[in-house]
Amino acid sequence: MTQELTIAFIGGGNMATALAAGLIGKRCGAHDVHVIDKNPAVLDRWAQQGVSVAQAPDATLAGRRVWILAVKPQFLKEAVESCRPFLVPDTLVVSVAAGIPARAIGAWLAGPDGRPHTRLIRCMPNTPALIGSGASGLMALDGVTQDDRLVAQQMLGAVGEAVWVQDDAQIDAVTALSGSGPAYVFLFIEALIQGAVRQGLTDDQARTLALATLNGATQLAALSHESLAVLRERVTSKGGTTAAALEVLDARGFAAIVQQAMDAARDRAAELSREFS
Ligand SMILES: NC(=O)C1=CN([C@@H]2O[C@H](COP(=O)(O)OP(=O)(O)OC[C@H]3O[C@@H](n4cnc5c(N)ncnc54)[C@H](O)[C@@H]3O)[C@@H](O)[C@H]2O)C=CC1
Ligand SMILES: O=C(O)[C@@H]1CCC=N1
Repeated sequence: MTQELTIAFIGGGNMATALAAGLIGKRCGAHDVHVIDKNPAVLDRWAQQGVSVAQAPDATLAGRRVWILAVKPQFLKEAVESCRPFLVPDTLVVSVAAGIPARAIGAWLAGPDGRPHTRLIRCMPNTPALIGSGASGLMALDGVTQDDRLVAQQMLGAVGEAVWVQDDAQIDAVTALSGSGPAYVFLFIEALIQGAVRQGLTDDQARTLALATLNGATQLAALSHESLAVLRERVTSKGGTTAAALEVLDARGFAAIVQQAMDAARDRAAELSREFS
């Protein structure tokens, strides 16, 4: 465990909960975590885990090595400005907010001399971090040190895969892929279960088989040296059942629909940036 990793979450909702579940006990103790949230009910849940909590920023923030900004994009500016008085030059700020560019956040954290805070990483994690199976994209502003990168890599690596990218546009692409992606997958599983129930399986049977299929196919893809196309072809007998199913998906433009959905997510990230930064 990294002794010196002390963290403050600004916003203690779904994403902070998912990240903390993977971090506490692995990269830090509960006593190393401080959570600021406006909602007392949210704070009660955190306090039960032994972390320190507060409804507003205070001097505790100044002693935290890493701040994780985890409020909704529309509240980010207000939250960041309320924390700014407690920023010290060594603070590594990590934002997980969708859409809001790293430089905008750095500018909101500017000191009295007007210089932006550039020890800042923009990160796009996802909720499977809750069980250590997350996927995160990360990008760094130019003030981020090698040690900061290591700290971020260790934190996000503790909750799943962490991939460094170059710029905000790529973080928006990560948002459309893995940030929002779990929802696409859950929808797909829901559709599989509904389809199986329509054909006569019970809900329990369908759920067990659908989840095992997603899990098995994912594991096979991860462990196999074959391409996804080859693995798909191995399932698809000529003139068989899979070919019949894939013809329908193809005719309805399945791949194009998925890509249009991802474009909508990416475009919404750009809109969030225009609206809230
Ligand atoms: N939920 C997800 O799957 C993912 C979310 N994100 C990003 O994470 C951020 C948080 O999202 P969620 O955790 O889903 O939202 P959430 O609504 O569950 O949590 C946000 C928390 O922030 C608190 N809050 C609002 N204003 C505040 C302020 N000024 N100071 C302190 N706390 C304040 C709210 O009371 C709430 O508990 C968003 O920016 C989102 O784009 C990123 C990746 C995935
Ligand atoms: O839906 C959202 O805006 C957030 C960002 C990625 C996942 N949830």
